[in-house]
Amino acid sequence: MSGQRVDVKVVMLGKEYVGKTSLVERYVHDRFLVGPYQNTIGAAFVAKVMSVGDRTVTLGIWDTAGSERYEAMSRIYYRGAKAAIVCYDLTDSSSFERAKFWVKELRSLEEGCQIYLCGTKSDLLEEDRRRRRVDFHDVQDYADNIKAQLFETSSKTGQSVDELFQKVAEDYVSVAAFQVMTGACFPKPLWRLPLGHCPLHELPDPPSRMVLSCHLSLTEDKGVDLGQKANPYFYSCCHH
Ligand SMILES: Nc1nc2c(ncn2[C@@H]2O[C@H](COP(=O)(O)OP(=O)(O)OP(=O)(O)O)[C@@H](O)[C@H]2O)c(=O)[nH]1
Repeated sequence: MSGQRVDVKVVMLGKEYVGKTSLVERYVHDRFLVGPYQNTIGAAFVAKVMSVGDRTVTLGIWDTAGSERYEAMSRIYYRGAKAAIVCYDLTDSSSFERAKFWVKELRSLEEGCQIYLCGTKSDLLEEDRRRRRVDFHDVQDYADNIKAQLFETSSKTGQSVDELFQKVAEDYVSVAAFQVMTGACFPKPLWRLPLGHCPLHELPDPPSRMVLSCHLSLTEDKGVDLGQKANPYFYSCCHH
């Protein structure tokens, strides 16, 4: 595998307003957008190229909409994902219940998907510890049970954001290397796409007329500008 390029499909899941888009923004563009909250519609896609040792890893990140209205759509986006970052807001206990819902789904439907639990907005706890609504040790016990990794992050300060995505990439590379060593089949990247190609058509049985808030001008090193979700433009699947 030395020097080989590796592609990993990563999906962001979690209740609305937990900070999924902000996490991706911080990781890909190293910024925190302030201003009125804009909920994600459908999903947004961004790619980021990084290194793990001598390997080049491209993370293809699907940022899904947290609103339950889009739950069925989110299922489409996690299909074939090798890693899921399941987010909850450290100051909102109901968001952790929602995270458990996604974990249950992934464990029954996407066995090959490694789960990362991510408690968001840790900066709010720095300001006032009493705002914590999800106990760290409870989540750690839960994470151990489901064999997930646990991170607490802040997109505002950047705390642990790079570490989270780096771990996703490193874990995937280790698993892939192990599979090569043992002769197991190397997972086929599901989303390796030419620029400007409709990602949904890479999936089996793509839904027709699916609205996709994906910018077709993505570049591999910069990804797309998720900040533009404030003023998104939408594409039907391959312009149907
Ligand atoms: N203080 C603080 N606020 C955050 C952080 N991350 C996100 N927020 C705020 O939380 C709100 C929701 O953030 P988003 O990133 O849009 O949440 P989302 O999970 O993508 O929401 P949906 O698109 O509806 O699923 C915004 O007002 C953000 O500014 C954080 O780390 N710290």
